[in-house]
Amino acid sequence: MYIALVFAGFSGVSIGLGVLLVGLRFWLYKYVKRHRKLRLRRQLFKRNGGLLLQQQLTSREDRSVEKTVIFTSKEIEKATENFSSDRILGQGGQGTVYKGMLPDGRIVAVKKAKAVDKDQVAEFINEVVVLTQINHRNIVSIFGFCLETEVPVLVYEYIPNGNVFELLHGDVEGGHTAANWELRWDIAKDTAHALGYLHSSVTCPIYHKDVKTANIMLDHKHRAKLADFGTSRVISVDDTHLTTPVVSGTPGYLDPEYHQSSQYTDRSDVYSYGVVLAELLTGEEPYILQPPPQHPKKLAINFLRDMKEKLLDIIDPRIRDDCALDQVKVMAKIARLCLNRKGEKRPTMSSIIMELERIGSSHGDSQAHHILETDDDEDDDEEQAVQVRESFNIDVASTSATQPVQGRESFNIDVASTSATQPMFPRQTY
Ligand SMILES: Nc1ncnc2c1ncn2[C@@H]1O[C@H](COP(=O)(O)OP(=O)(O)OP(=O)(O)O)[C@@H](O)[C@H]1O
Repeated sequence: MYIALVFAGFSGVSIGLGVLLVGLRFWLYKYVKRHRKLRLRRQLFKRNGGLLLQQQLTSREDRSVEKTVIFTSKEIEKATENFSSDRILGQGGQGTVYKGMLPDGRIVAVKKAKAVDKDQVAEFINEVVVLTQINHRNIVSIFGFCLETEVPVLVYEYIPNGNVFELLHGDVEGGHTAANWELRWDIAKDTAHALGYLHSSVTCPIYHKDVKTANIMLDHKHRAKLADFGTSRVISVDDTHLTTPVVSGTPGYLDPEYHQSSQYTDRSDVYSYGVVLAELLTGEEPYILQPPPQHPKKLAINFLRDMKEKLLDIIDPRIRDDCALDQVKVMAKIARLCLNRKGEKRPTMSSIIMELERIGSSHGDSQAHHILETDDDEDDDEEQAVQVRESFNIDVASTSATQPVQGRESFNIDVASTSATQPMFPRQTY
């Protein structure tokens, strides 16, 4: 009896110990697994530039930063159903954009980088830093980001009506009727407001550096919102330009003066804006490659050549019979001024806004500074003729390099060797 009791006690203790050991092992396994996961997430966060980004954001005093959410990978996966292919909105140079839904019901656009490439990470981080400083109705908002995933992920407000490039040149359902004159005029005004704000209303001016219709999105009310700030730059107030040894931008929209001097100014954005206006007026694509030996077709050049003599002929046939001619003329003239060969002769965004607003309202402000009245036609005619000739030369130079100028490619060099301003993220920091 005594022996049986001792044996039972002994086995009870052994079982208890066994259970304890199994429990301990299970707990240890869970602990190590969680620890490894955490370490991996921390490594990814670091590799994706998270520490730098945190440093940049916390050093800023403005309260907008507080609204920027750092999402966990779980939240992002849930929002996009594990980056389901059904949710793809589109693909760009930087990565794939998915439609997602946050736990609070907000619909978002989730941009996932293509690969873990230092330059792309730099572009992503740059976009976060720039966009968190901005709050404007005509600029796409950023809600947050996630850097603990394999590749960096950015979360933006969802813009439901596509971009202006698709509207003008794509096979959009009802695109012909949707792209009416009123909408084009509003797009021109909204984009001007966005650029005017970037150039002069924020603490330090920001040059967008990739103004094009593909980067102008349309919200639920068809109001335009400027997007894609991967290559944009914050300029210190005392600087007038940004020197980039390698020219970056999109063919057809690229300022020829910047192409030659490598100095990017606010007027380089103005030039690209001029191309957008020409595109809105003519419905033509800004840059079309032709079979050799022909030069690529550049809208800016053709527009400058034709707008004075035969404006009505070059207007997009889809709007020709249904547009406000006074507005068309104003837009065409502004476009022409923006496309001036010399940056210093191009108008500022604020003067363009004034002009567009003046024409847009029924009671024009007679005191406003009218850029159109100061337009010296004769001087310009000669200049534009030179511009057309020279642009062809530039064309040859840029296309002989076989590839049109690639913004993304040159980004790293751009960042590393920007001399006029401190780069936001010097390359060696990655
Ligand atoms: N906030 C958004 N809401 C809805 N759709 C979006 C949003 N941002 C981007 N998209 C869509 O996702 C697609 C890819 O956009 P993205 O900005 O990555 O590339 P892109 O501007 O077309 O090209 P690139 O970055 O090379 O200039 C585009 O078709 C765009 O219309």
